[in-house]
Amino acid sequence: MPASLFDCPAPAKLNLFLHVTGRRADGYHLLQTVFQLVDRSDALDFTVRDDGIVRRTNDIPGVPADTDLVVRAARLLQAAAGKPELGADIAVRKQLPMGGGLGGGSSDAATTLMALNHLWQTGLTRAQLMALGLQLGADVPFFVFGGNAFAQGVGEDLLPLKTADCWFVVIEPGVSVPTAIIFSSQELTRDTKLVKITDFPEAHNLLYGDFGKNDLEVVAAKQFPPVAEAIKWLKTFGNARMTGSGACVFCAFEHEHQADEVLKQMPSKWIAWKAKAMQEHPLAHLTKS
Ligand SMILES: C[C@](O)(CO)[C@H](O)COP(=O)(O)OP(=O)(O)OC[C@H]1O[C@@H](n2ccc(N)nc2=O)[C@H](O)[C@@H]1O
Ligand SMILES: Nc1ncnc2c1ncn2[C@@H]1O[C@H](COP(=O)(O)OP(=O)(O)OP(=O)(O)O)[C@@H](O)[C@H]1O
Repeated sequence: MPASLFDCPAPAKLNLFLHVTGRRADGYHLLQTVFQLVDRSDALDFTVRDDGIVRRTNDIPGVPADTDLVVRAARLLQAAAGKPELGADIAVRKQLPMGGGLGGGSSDAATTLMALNHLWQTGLTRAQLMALGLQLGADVPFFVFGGNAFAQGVGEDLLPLKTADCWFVVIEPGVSVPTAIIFSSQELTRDTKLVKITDFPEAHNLLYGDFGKNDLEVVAAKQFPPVAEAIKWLKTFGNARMTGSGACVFCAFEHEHQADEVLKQMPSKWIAWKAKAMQEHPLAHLTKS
């Protein structure tokens, strides 16, 4: 059995649009969204143990190890495989902000499921890992899915989608937005008209045209003024939007030099960076379909 995997990426996602189309009896919201992978990531190291202990080896301020989605993902896989003797030491190097709408915690969990399924040789299929992931969060199945997607349901019903190659500028407005607060807002509209995947055949239009919107944006922008300010600033350069439930906002550009130009003008109060669109999750090859 291979003993370790180092520097496993857990990439960020952007929601190119995000429509809230209804609400389930359990309070979860029905969505339609396009998930786009980008090449900015957390990084995780895994070393197998044979004593059943799952341990996070580093401190993450604000996230106790036992509640970390990474540790919970490993324990879920251990139980699903019926192999209590399998364990792991896991190091998590965060680069993605928490409560940023970039899916950082969800991506860490998905990377853990894929890496440990490989290292432990537990042999779960992609569909089985996605089902486990859904127990951890609505965004986890997408990261296990392995490529860009049109998502429906609460985000678990996924269709592959080829998106356009481009560069994104992403602004971190400096606030952490709790997803549950945005979804529970009285001001959230929950009746956006359903779209079909054939309504946006030109991936290009999703980036530079005016197709779709993020229904969570007005709510987050109102409750978190720095989000509104970042959107307003970035809109002067193109079709800027918020991702997920915020706080991060992004804008797409065809060429890297355009992204560099925007970053040069960025007010110093914000952390901002560029990232390239990716078509495939870098660990997709670890899992059998
Ligand atoms: C906003 C998105 O990031 C879009 O990709 C996701 O829908 C959120 O996914 P996530 O962060 O994995 O969220 P979860 O940890 O599953 O849910 C956090 C909380 O958000 C609310 N929630 C989340 C997803 C959803 N479809 N409807 C909801 O109402 C629920 O109150 C839930 O308790
Ligand atoms: N490994 C982890 N990394 C980050 N956050 C984690 C992790 N494990 C648990 N969490 C918890 O999850 C919360 C949300 O973090 P995350 O980075 O996933 O937010 P997000 O980018 O807004 O997610 P989404 O786009 O899915 O709404 C954090 O505030 C933290 O309490």
